Amino acid sequence: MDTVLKIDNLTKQYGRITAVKNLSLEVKRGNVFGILGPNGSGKTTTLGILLDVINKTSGSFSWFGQPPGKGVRKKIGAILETPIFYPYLSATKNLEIVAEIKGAPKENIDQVLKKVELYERRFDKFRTYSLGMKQRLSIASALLCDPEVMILDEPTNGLDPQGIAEIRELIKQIAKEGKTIILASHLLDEVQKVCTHFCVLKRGTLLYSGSVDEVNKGVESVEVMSDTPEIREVLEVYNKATKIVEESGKFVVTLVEDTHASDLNAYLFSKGITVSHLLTQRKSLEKQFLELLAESDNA
Ligand SMILES: Nc1ncnc2c1ncn2[C@@H]1O[C@H](COP(=O)(O)OP(=O)(O)OP(=O)(O)O)[C@@H](O)[C@H]1O
Repeated sequence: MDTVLKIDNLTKQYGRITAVKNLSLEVKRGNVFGILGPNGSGKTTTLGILLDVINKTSGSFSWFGQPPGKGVRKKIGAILETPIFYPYLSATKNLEIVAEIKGAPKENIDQVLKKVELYERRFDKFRTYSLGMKQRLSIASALLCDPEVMILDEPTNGLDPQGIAEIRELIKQIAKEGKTIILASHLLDEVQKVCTHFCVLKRGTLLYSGSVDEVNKGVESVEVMSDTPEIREVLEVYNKATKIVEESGKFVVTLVEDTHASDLNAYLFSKGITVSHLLTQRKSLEKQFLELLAESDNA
């Protein structure tokens, strides 16, 4: 798979504040890559550096295997902040102005408006749009040059649930068409629902980078109960269990990867133990994220 973005040891210092610290990452073509982190973790700073609007202190990055520069920038559509559209002009008129500034073909306007589902409202004034529609128009404007990569900073901030769902659907749709998407978010749920890959930043430091599927798969913990007292000894010798914790009569058994509650049940049954309670507790991305953040506090 092609590498679209490679970041090596990127650091940004604002006086005594280190906003980004020795960050190294790789984004492959077709990824929907989430940069996840709490407020102030360095997401916007990182995106700003990648877009050449913020100067790095040290380190390097390359787009499409090339050092940053004008030729590369054309392949990237970005929304770091809501672009300023003229409130008294229509979507079409606003995009005509954007196309003029960016040197994008005006023929693309109808097509991008259809993509973001604003075509029907294209002649209405921008000021009559809902927040979600305004955000969709921003995405349309970033799509005008038909970029290979889209960069979105907190794309659903401030939107209502319907607006959020629409933007997420749109992002997935754009990704399906083969574009690489890099988005910053402080919302786990967003990353889980939209991204294929993600990294976790905290105070500018990379805590994790990997695929969402891998994490979603995760390891399973199973809650198990039985009236047979021997269950404890039988569990202790189960070679697929990595951890056993007893909690008020229940055993919480953490299993090795690719082992499931059904395997545990079959094992116990083969040892003559019938269970009265069996519940899978998959470790959610949220739990893992919170653990990661907590671990880094203790480090
Ligand atoms: N221009 C600046 N001058 C000084 N410090 C800055 C500047 N911009 C950002 N910072 C600091 O750098 C750190 C990272 O900020 P950044 O905005 O990149 O984080 P973020 O993860 O995008 O957070 P948020 O989600 O709140 O925007 C913070 O401590 C912030 O206060």
